[in-house]
Amino acid sequence: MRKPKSKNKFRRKRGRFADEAKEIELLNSWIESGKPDSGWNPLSTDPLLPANAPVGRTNDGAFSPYSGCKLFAQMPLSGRTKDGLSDSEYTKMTHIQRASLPHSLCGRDILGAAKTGSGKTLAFVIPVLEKLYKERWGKEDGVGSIIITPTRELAGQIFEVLNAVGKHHDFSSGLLIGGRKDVGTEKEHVNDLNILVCTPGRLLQHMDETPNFDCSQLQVLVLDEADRILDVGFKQALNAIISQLPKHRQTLLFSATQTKSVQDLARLSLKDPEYISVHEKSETATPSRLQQTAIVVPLEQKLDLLWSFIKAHLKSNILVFLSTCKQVKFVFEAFKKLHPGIPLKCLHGRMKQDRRMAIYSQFCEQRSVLFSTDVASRGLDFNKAVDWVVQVDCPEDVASYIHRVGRTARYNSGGRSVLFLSSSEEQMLVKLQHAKIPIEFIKVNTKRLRPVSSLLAAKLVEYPDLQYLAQRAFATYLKSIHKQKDKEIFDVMKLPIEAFSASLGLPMTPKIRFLNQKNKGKTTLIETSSQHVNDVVAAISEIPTEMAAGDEPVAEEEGVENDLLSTKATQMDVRDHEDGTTAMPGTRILKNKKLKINQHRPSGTRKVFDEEGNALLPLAALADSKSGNDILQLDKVKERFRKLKEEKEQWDKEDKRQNKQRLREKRIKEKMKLKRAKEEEEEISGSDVEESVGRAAKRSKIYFGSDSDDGEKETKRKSNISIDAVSLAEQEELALKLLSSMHS
Ligand SMILES: Nc1ncnc2c1ncn2[C@@H]1O[C@H](COP(=O)(O)OP(=O)(O)OP(=O)(O)O)[C@@H](O)[C@H]1O
Repeated sequence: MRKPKSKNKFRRKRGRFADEAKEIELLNSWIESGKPDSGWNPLSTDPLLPANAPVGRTNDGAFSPYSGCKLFAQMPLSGRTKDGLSDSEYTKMTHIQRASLPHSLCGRDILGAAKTGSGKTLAFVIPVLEKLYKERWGKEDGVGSIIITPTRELAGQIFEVLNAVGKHHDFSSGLLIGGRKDVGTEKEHVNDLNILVCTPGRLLQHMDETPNFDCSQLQVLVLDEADRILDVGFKQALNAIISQLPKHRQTLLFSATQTKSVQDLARLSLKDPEYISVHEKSETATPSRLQQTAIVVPLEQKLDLLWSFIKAHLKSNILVFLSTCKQVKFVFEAFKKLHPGIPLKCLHGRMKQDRRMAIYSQFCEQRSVLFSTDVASRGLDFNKAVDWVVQVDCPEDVASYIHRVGRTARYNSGGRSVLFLSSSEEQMLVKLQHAKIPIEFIKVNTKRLRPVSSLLAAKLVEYPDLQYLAQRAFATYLKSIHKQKDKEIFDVMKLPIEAFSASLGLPMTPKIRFLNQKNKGKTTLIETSSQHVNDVVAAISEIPTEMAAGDEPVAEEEGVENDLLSTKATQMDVRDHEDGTTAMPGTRILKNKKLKINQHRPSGTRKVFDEEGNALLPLAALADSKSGNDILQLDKVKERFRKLKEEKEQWDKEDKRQNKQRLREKRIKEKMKLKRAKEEEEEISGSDVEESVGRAAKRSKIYFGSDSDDGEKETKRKSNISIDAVSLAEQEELALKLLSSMHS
């Protein structure tokens, strides 16, 4: 936004300052005099006004500066902002811009809600620029506004809009997002920035780590996709951020699915916010030019349908949503190997930031299929390039659906979307229809469906890495379903696990490990095999395994193929189950993995029968087999336990003794080592030329001309010898010589 320096800058600036002051005064009085009543919406007067009614005239003949105001040029905006808007070819305001600007320009807090693609970005960028301009903000004033968004790509997009519209202003702006390596440089400059566009994590990082990072003068705080930012995922970070911001500020909240939670608003300390929902009375919650369809398709046919869909729409730009990064990776890599005839791309949160940004830009430019997680579901404006939004995996809730489909049909353009629902997810359709989403239910033409599983299976054999990806995709999908809050729609127990696994091309249903919080708060590792559907279901739904076994008879799974060890375990479990006990698989042996012992595995599952065919209780059976009679020899058992205890105590003592000894030896060794090192050091320093020369000089002074270059001790020793060696007579003679030389 900062202009290049020029020679005449100072003169021009002085002139401009004078003009600016006048302009600001004018703008302030315009805004003050036209301050709309709280709750007033200029759109409400439109139907009552004749088409040629002059701007400012209300239906009752009174005057309101915003009535009938449809162009940016008619608004109390600075010349610089107006220039920026017209340079970017923004002339006519959208509904949310018309409704919110009269309130936001006079400093009110805003809760803005409008459909996706309806221009909410400008609705907050403009008041930010105007507020700082009217405050005559400069570099030395530091951070004047912070715009927070949930994703890095969205932050980048907002940053671009801000720079385009604000290009005639002199503010400095910065994009602070995670995944960038230049955090050090950022720290050096962050205090010089006036407007920060950031993700919560990076902002907090600066607040925590950057010396003198100062937001105490903050004028405007913006939360884009406010409901998401206020969601649990960002709760801690946002609370920490808010606690460091001054309370006296303007706060603007925007989203297509706005929060009205009093608690959320209290966290932000909003002051009598204006709730502006321009499409509240609209018949639909989604853009009117969006054609929405839903298809009910078995989970195991979703990839077939997706493949068929892509093959049938090779000339379209398609955005495909899947639940997890691993699914995105797998479908992208697998389909790429099948060469669909259209470029494929993928976007997910585990990718490097540069790559993410590059993919985002490429998708805007080039016809392709982009597989993505929800990282692309909010706010992104793919340059109106998306023809189709395909939701292979069901969105977690209605809001998520609205944001995903909102990537198409933006501003004035049209778009289409299709939602794949498995039969267990059909309830989502009802919820969508309740939320005023006009969605048409269509059926799959099975004749045109191109099965892809066998092709995938072949590729998985060819590429072992792909097989690994498929397994991860399988596991993460099940986990994602398990984690969903809406259990009415997302029920992992209803999933056709084996068929789903096969649909990814996997030769065998992968084993899944989930941590199962079992009784008494202890964590037990359960190795599960999805061939054994009950096991999987029990483990991931964190319900006691006994219940799962009870709900669906394990015997039903007998015909399912399994790997050798797991199959054996399963069969044994079935046998146990048949005898009426609730024994369940506790431990399975995995190849190349440590054997984990499940402490909760019931013992005594082996049955022993007496001669008459009656099953014996486990201990009785033990007594029976060991002693040949049916009386438990308690005394002997106790005696045995006592002996074992004594032995154990002995072992413990011995262990302790050995440990002490080991430690002592270790300490001695270390001492010796230190001593040796010290000695070596002394030897080394003794051989250092400069030092020894200095020392030798000193010594020669003390010890009468010792010329030894050796170490100090050695020198001392030699010098003492030389003293002893010189006789008294010789010393007297030497002294006399010295005296006579002094007198001569
Ligand atoms: N006044 C306007 N005139 C012309 N185009 C506009 C105007 N305002 C916004 N747009 C364009 O409309 C598109 C959607 O705008 P924007 O991204 O701000 O929508 P949004 O409401 O924030 O969407 P989302 O809810 O998905 O975040 C963008 O391409 C933008 O350039």
